[in-house]
Amino acid sequence: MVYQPAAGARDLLPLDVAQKRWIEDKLQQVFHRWGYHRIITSTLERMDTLMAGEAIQRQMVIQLQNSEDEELGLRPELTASIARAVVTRMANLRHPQRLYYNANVFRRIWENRHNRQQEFYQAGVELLGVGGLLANAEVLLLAGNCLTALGLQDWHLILGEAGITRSLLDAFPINLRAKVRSAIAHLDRITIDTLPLTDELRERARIMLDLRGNSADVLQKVSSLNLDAEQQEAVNNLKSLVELLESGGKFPIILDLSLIQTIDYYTGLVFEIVNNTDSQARVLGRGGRYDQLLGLYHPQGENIPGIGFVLNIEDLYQVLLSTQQLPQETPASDWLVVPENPAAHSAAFAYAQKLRESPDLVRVELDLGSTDRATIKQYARDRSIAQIAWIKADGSPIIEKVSQ
Ligand SMILES: N[C@@H](Cc1c[nH]c[nH+]1)C(=O)O
Repeated sequence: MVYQPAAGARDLLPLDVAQKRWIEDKLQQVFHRWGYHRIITSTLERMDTLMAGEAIQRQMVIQLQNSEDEELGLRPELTASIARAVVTRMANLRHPQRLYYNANVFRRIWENRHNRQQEFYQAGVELLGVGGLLANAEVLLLAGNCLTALGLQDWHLILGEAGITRSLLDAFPINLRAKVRSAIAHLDRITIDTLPLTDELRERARIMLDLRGNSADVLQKVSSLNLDAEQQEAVNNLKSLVELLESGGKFPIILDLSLIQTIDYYTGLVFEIVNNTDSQARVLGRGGRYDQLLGLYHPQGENIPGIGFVLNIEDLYQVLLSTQQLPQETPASDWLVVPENPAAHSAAFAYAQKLRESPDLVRVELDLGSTDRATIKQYARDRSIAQIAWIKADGSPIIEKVSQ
């Protein structure tokens, strides 16, 4: 019998890990530079935490049952867990809280009716306790900074506003709203043409489908929809945000007021970070503002605003593969320490340890009993190890450079 990983699960071998770490280290440096602190929440959550507010579909979650008959699930994302942790465990801390994470998530993917369980890696941030223009701008500029730090240039941001989109949908009869929402989310014009809508509503749905493009055009089109005062204010806020982002230099934005996310806790800004170098656009990350999510976990129901995003490590990896930046090999050891005979074993361990204690990272491995010098040298060449230290029983070394 050959043991395989579970369907949809994947092992990461040392080179995969080195490449993943390269991406994560770059992102972590950016998060630190913006004053964000890492939070680690549990992989396992109670289903009622994950499902609070029904923002997450139950079929997305891989569920487990524990002995107390508590329904548990593997987190499909981290924002809900962080919201829970912050209101229950960090209630006395001052706002804003700037948090980041780098973690695995599990999502049940339904493909061709087979259910494939999948594990993904995400790195993301949540900025909690402040709303408004500056907080929104910080999170978007931080996302942009992450991409620049990874050396990615060919990306853009698709920016929507869940509050406006939702209130524009309110004009549709309740029994058709979900269908209109899903048709707009999937840019499905045929459904819009065939649903039993009045001419006026059908026209409205068509305009909503077209609320995508450069910001000036979209803002102009949305004004033709007879906005109420609240919607108008949201549009004005969006306009100020776009102006602020664009005033600092190139910040590629497409406004899309038909942008609807599958996760439904968003109350304001929503966005996707899309890469355009692949033949087909690839979503590298997504996020948005969720000003009612923390209230669901708060003992007194107090609302605390929040905004954040995640970047999908696998998607970043796919895009970075073509840029030649990722490490192509696991790092070679700097030294091979070889005891010349059994009496030198202890001295060889001691010498290797001294080398390891150098203030710079020095990688040192010990030869574990090869029989002849030629094999040892060949091993060092094969592994790109630069130096061999031959250790005698009295501890004295002979250093040999290995020609590669
Ligand atoms: N947790 C969301 C992304 C997000 C982070 N913060 C806000 N939104 C996701 O996995 O899609």
